[in-house]
Amino acid sequence: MTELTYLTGFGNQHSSEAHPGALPIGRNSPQRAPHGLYAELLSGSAFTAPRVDNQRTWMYRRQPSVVVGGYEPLAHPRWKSGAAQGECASPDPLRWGPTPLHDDGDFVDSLRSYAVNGEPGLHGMGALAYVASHSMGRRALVNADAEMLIVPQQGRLLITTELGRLEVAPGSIALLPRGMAFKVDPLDVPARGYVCENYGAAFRLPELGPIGSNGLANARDFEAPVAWHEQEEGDYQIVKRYGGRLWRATQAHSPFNVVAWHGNLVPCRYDTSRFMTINTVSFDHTDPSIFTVLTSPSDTPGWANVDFVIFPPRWMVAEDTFRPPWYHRNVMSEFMGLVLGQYDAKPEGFKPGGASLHNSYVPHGPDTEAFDKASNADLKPHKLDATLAFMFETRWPLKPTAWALHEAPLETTYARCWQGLKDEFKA
Ligand SMILES: O=C(O)Cc1cc(O)ccc1O
Ligand SMILES: [Fe+2]
Repeated sequence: MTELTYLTGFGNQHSSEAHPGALPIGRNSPQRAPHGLYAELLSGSAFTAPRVDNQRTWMYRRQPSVVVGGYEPLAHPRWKSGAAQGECASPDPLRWGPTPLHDDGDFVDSLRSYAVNGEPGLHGMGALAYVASHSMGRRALVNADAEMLIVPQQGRLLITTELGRLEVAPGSIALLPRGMAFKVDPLDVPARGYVCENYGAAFRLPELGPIGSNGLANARDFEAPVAWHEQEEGDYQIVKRYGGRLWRATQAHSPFNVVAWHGNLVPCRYDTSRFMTINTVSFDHTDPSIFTVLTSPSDTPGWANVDFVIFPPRWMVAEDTFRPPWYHRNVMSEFMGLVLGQYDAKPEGFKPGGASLHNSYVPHGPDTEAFDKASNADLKPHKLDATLAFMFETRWPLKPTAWALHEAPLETTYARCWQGLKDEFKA
């Protein structure tokens, strides 16, 4: 495959054409679009949303998306959406070992939900895993319920979207707008990773407040694709997530038939090694919100529908400080995954490809071994290297799914990792 090219900047008004002159200039909907193309608008926000939140893209395509057959239900045993499809959550902390690398089909077939809240299309999120062993071939996914954030853990992905193609390797993430067709093909087999389905407001960069005008994830490091259209003819299966269920229809052409486009509703990728990590240079441990890459706000200021937070390689320099996370109980719910290496609160127990769920008000923190080590460590500057953990943090409790509780590699003895913490009080 030839090297792909990208357009840079988060939220920019981009434009791209795969064929010279395919993009109308000076108007969006000329009487006849250039080269016999059809103009089609995809809006990600209400027309009247404030400018800062307004997202839409104009596509100039060989056939519009209305040319599709009727939809029929498609069964999917393990992809769940919204609180109604979750199970009763016990107040125990939960942790899963790495998702087994069995052949579970292509990206869509292999999706399995760990935990869900809210309601698809309205608010809330789902945390999922995939193990993609096959390409999707002539099959595309349209998630009308959610924006999808893909976090590869092993294996590079080629993501084909209506606006073009993205190559995404572990350490990078991809963001796919709600309602836009795409397919995810493994470039290394099997490819494993995590997905956040965001049913709420689209992910955006967090405000920087006193940090100033630079830092954390910088807008210029987000990369959008350039226009690309599939040349081969023939049927395509469109798989649609709609109303918390899957549907399937066949059409006689590829949905990846957009020859030119312009707009700010775009898929993108981001390399987390570009994240400018901030933390203390004196003492104590900043709240993990300092590691927020992207946030989906809810209607209550500061209470995220979902935050995407990373724990990347960084220097630990705090003086007279217990450096790993403190023990805590939060109203917010924390779903975590590990892409690479070790996580400082659970250096041995939390494995790459595994996951944990510390739900609303569920106490957690460093395991006994991490506590003992950090309490006695020589506090010289220390680099946490070759590591990447992440968190999907959401304001509503998450409900684990039947798969997560009964089929997935759920650890039955997770809570024992804290049992060695003895009462050391000396009067
Ligand atoms: O629980 C976790 O491991 C994530 C986390 C990290 C941290 O440094 C502070 C709070 C928090 O929830
Ligand atoms: Fe936590």
